[in-house]
Amino acid sequence: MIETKGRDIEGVLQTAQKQLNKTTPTLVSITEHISKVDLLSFFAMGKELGMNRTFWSDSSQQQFLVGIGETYTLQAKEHTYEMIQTEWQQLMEHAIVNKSIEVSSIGPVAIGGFPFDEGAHHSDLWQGYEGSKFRIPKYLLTVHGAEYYLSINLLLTQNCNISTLAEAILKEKEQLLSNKVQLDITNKVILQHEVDPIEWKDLVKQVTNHIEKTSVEKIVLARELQVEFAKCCNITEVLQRLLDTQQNSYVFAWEKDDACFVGATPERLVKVTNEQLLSTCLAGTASRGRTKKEDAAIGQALLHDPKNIKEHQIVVDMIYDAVSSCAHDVVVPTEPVLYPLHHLQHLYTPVVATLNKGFTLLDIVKKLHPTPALSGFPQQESIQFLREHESLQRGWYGAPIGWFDAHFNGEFAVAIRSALVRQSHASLFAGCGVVRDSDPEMEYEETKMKFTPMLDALGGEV
Ligand SMILES: C=C(O[C@H]1C=CC=C(C(=O)O)[C@@H]1O)C(=O)O
Ligand SMILES: [Mg+2]
Repeated sequence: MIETKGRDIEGVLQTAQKQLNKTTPTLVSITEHISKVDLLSFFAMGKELGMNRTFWSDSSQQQFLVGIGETYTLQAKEHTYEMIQTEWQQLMEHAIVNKSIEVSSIGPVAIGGFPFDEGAHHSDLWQGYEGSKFRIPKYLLTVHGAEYYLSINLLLTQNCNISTLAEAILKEKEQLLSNKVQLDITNKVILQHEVDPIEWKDLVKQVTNHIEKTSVEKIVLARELQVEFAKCCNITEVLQRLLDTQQNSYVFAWEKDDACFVGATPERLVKVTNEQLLSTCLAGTASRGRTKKEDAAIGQALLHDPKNIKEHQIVVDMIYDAVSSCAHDVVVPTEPVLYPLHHLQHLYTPVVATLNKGFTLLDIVKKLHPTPALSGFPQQESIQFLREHESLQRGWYGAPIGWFDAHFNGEFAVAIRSALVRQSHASLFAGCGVVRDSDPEMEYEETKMKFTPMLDALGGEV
C-alpha cells in the first residue's frame, strides 16, 4: 500500500496516476474530514444517483458507515473466507491511499456478507446475493461519534482523463452532501403471509425427537414471513425506523439493484481492533413486560429458566473453544446477564480476548460461524439436519455481515432480525434454538416475537 497526502482531488489523482506501475486498474482511496451531514439524506441521495447503497451502524450508534456505489467487489462461492482474504490482501498491496487521518474504517473499506451455508443451493429468492460479496463503496461516509469522514474510492488506469474524472466526482459529492432529502414515513404493509406454520411446528417436534435419539443437543430452526407493500418499499424509511426503535442493535442494509437485505440485529459475532477481540454469546429469549415490575419478573424468570440456560450455555462453550483456538487471555463471565431490546430480551455473555499473531478478523469469523445460536450443536450434524429438513433458503440470513478495513480491523454481526426486500415484497426471517425441552407452540411464539422489530420497521401491523 502506498500512502500519500494531499489536498484537492484532481491533484491527488494526478499524483496517483504517475505512481501507477501496472497496466491493470489500481485502487486509489482519498479521505477527508468533513463537517456534519445527514446520514439518511446521504443514503437516499445514492438512489437518485442510481447507485447501490450500503449501511452499517454499530450497536451503540456511535459508528456509522454509509456506502454509495461500488468501486470494487470481492466475491466468492467456495472457500469464501480464504478467497476474500487473499483477494483483499492483493488489492491492498497495490492500493494508493491518500489520508492524513489515522482512524479505522476510513479509506478502502469492504462491506458485505457471507452466506449462512456455503454448501446450500442457490435460490431465486436470494438472486444477487449468491456466495459472499463485499463491496468497496465509491463514496464512503464514516462517522465516529461527532467526527465525519468522506472517503472516495476509485479504480484508476494509466490512460484515464483525470480532469474529467475529478469534475464528475465533485458533482456527485456535492449532491450526496447536500442534505436535501426530507423523509416522511410512508411504507405500508398491506398483506402478511406466514410460510407453512403448521409444517414448521411439526419440524420442531421432529427436532426434539431427533435430539432424544442422537448426540445432537440443539438445532436452530428458522421460518419466513412474506409481506406485500402498498407501493415499492423505501429503504431509507426502514433504516430511519430501525435506528429510532431498535436500541442495542446493529442496523444494516446491503442493496443489490432492486433488492435490499436490511435488518437490526443485536448479535455481535466478532469485533477486532488491532489485537483486541470482542465476541458475544446471545441465545435464550423472552418478551418485554408492559410495566417495569412485569419486565423485571420476566427477566428474572429468563435468567433462571433451564431450557433457555441450556440454549445459551451451548453457545458460550462453543464460542469459548473457537476463540481460544486463535486468541489468548480469553475472558468469559460465568453467568449471563440480560440484554434488553425494544420488543424482547436475551441472555447475553460477552467474550474478550487478545488475538494471536498470524490470525485475522476473517479467520475468526470462519471459526465462529455458524455458532450454535444459529445452527445448533454439534455444528456439522446440525448443518446437515438443516440441509435435509429446513425448506427455507437462508441465503444471508443468520450469517456474518460486516466490514473490514485495509488492516483487517472491523466488525461482524450475525444477520438476524432481518428481511430481504424486493420492490413491493419482502421476506422476513426468524429462528429459534430448539433443545430437548422445546415446545413447538412456544418456539412458534418466540419466532413470531422475533419478526416484530422488522415488521414494525417495514410498516406492518404488529
Ligand atoms: C435465530 C435467531 O435468534 C437467535 C439469537 C438469539 C436468541 C435465540 C433464541 O433464543 O432462540 C436464537 O438463537 C433469530 O432471531 O432469528
Ligand atoms: Mg430461544
